[in-house]
Amino acid sequence: MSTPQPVLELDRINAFYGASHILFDMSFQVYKGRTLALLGRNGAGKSTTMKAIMGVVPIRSGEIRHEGRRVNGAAPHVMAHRGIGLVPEDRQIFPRHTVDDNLRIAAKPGLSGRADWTLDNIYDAFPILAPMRGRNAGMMSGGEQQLLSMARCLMGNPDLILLDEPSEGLAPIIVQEIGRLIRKLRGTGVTIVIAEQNMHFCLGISEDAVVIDKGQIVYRGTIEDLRGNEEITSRYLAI
Ligand SMILES: Nc1ncnc2c1ncn2[C@@H]1O[C@H](COP(=O)(O)OP(=O)(O)OP(=O)(O)O)[C@@H](O)[C@H]1O
Repeated sequence: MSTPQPVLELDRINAFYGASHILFDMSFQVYKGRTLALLGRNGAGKSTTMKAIMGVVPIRSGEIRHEGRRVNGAAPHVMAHRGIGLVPEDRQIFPRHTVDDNLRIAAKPGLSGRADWTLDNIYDAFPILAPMRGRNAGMMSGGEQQLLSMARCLMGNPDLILLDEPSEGLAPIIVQEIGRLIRKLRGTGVTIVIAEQNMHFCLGISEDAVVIDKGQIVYRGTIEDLRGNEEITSRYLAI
């Protein structure tokens, strides 16, 4: 078997909000075509890690490499042009624009000119959104907005997708739908990082797992091994 290629490497990164030290020497790798679950309780530093990767939060030391190139300090739009798509925790849809417009605004070919995602196949993949095309996004439920935020990310044809707490606070039926979509995406060969508090949501949709606590890594390995590691799950994941 060939050695998997790291698409993304975090190498001893440290990040701060003002004087508050939030991420401590964090290192992990994300491999091409695989899905990694970034797990941890409320406030553990998951969103900060996602924002650091995307260039929204600066890192003070350490290195982030994408496809082998150092990308420290690259602005979010540069990271987007490198084929990375973030679905932020707060979704950031445009509430006064229609679903259609929210999607059209985000349309761009991927890195290699790949344009697999179009409005038509987005609506095929997201059947819940299809009847809402003309609706203002601000008039949708939280779950529908989460789906729209994921769909909008895909319109940029990313190769690496960062999903920040996609299941948080949503009805079970939408959580199931999001799980189904992630499984479908995995089949297309994209690389995915999912920040989640809920390990159970990530079982069956990710291979790799990193657990963080107070901005430090406390576990790195497969999610199956994590599942059987009661010490880590009970101590850091409230399971
Ligand atoms: N803008 C900010 N300014 C100062 N501190 C912040 C800011 N955003 C987050 N923090 C702090 O950084 C730490 C990590 O927060 P982060 O949002 O990354 O955690 P998380 O694991 O994503 O948790 P959650 O599930 O609550 O989003 C927390 O202690 C939080 O209070």
